[in-house]
Amino acid sequence: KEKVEITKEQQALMKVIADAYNRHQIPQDVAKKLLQDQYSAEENFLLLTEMATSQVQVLVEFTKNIPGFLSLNHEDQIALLKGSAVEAMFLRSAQVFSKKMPNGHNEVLEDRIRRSGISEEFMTPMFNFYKSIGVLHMVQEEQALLTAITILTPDRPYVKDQQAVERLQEPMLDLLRKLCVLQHPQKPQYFACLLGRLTELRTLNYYHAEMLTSWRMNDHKFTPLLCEIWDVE
Ligand SMILES: O=C(NC1CCCCC1)[C@H]([C@@H]1CCCCO1)n1c(-c2ccc(Cl)cc2)nc2cc(F)c(Cl)cc21
Repeated sequence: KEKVEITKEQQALMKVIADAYNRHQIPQDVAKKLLQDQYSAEENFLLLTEMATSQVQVLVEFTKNIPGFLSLNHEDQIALLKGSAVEAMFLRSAQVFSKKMPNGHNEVLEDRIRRSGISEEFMTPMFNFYKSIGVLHMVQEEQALLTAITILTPDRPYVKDQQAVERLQEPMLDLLRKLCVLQHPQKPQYFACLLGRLTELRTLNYYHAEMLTSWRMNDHKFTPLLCEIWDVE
């Protein structure tokens, strides 16, 4: 039985990533707001665009704390952020969705989201992903590392120096693998399962622009930042 242990520098890396991730806690109040009131499709869309805009901003702050990120080629930094922002947003939404709430609240939240204005055809892939994240019961450190690994995906469009990105992603993958073995000793496939979720996340990438433009309302307005990050308008 291989003895897995976290090295000193891996402990330091974990602390940096976990602290940065905790600082980047997106306002949990999106769930609270949705539980408080039923909103119109227009109000829900506005809530989404506001939340997503602020999430991009905090994601940039989180990314700047990833060791080595700021030493990457500047165009590649932008390409990585642009390439991962939507996935990070769905990953964050899944984590918020999976939070255990007082009984009945999770069902109400799901119902509010189902009736928020999203077209029917996107419900299944989106909620399948949310539920597949939920059943993993990820700890904060795993969520933080998975977000960093998503950002440091070498084969994003327009990334020039892919090797440099791989060199940053590898230590994160190695650390996550060890963490999974230590946190979930009874689930040897847990690490592979986590990485499988990243593949599922990419499929949501393809849907997201249409999810937004098909929101049940007229005249979809986006913030300039979202126009940059999402393939809309
Ligand atoms: O605001 C959202 N997510 C933010 C984004 C930044 C990070 C924090 C969470 C949206 C909501 C959906 C209802 C209408 C208002 O927007 N949302 C989405 C979602 C995101 C993209 C698309 Cl295109 C469709 C739905 N899934 C969610 C799951 C959840 F549990 C909760 Cl609380 C909200 C969620």
